Amino acid sequence: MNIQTDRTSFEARLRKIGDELYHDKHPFHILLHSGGCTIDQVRAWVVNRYYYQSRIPMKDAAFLSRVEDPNLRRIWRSRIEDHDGREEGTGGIMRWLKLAEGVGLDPDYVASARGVLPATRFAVDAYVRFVRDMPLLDAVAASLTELFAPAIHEQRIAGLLKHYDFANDDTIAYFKHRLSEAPRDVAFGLGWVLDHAQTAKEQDAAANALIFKTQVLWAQLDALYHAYVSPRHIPPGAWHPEEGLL
Ligand SMILES: O=C(O)c1cc(C(=O)O)c2c(n1)C(=O)C(=O)c1cc(C(=O)O)[nH]c1-2
Repeated sequence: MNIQTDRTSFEARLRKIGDELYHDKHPFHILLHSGGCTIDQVRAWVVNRYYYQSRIPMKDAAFLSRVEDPNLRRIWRSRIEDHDGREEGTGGIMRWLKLAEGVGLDPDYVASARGVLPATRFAVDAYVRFVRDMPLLDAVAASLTELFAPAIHEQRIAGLLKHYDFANDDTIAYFKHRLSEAPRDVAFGLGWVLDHAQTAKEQDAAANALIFKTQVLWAQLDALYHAYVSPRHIPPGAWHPEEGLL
């Protein structure tokens, strides 16, 4: 097999992982995007998903702290700026808190991360640790779930606007921004992984990292479904519908 064919088939292998395992197929997302969630279920999603958002720049900072190549650091650091903004009051985390406010949650409560489900915390923390501890190739490969994110963000924007009163330009701004941020990040990340996974062993490691990441995402939605949709077992200490409201 020549190198180009191998590169093409390796990319196809990564894309197939997304086709089969990405969380767009999770029943919670199907409920959310089709208008089937109650406002409390949307609030539970916003509270928990905030934890993921809040840890993304921390995992990118952990990644950067290990990179010796200034070019790679320069390119990667825009990810932190996307979430934290370049000045106060800007960036993805702030936009997520606008969504929180729009669904009737106190942004300070959401930002406190009190009430996050135990499984969400475990899954997200595992992602941060993975990126901190594993080889750089695995860490970059894990971010490639973003290959599949623009499609889910499109579905979400359309679904929220169609079905929920809280949805408007302000509350969905987070997802609108990701439509341009994620493709830029992932074009670089995919090229980097294709360039650096040269051996079969490295390709396996990258594919496994991507599978691990799909599991990080899936586990969060399983926990959400279990606690707030069915059988509605809210773990002790996790958010209750009357908590943290404006
Ligand atoms: O809404 C989603 O389904 C979704 C998924 C993902 C993903 O695939 O990891 C990310 C995001 N959103 C996102 O907004 C985001 O900033 C992000 C960063 C990363 C990453 O791994 O570096 N994934 C994701």
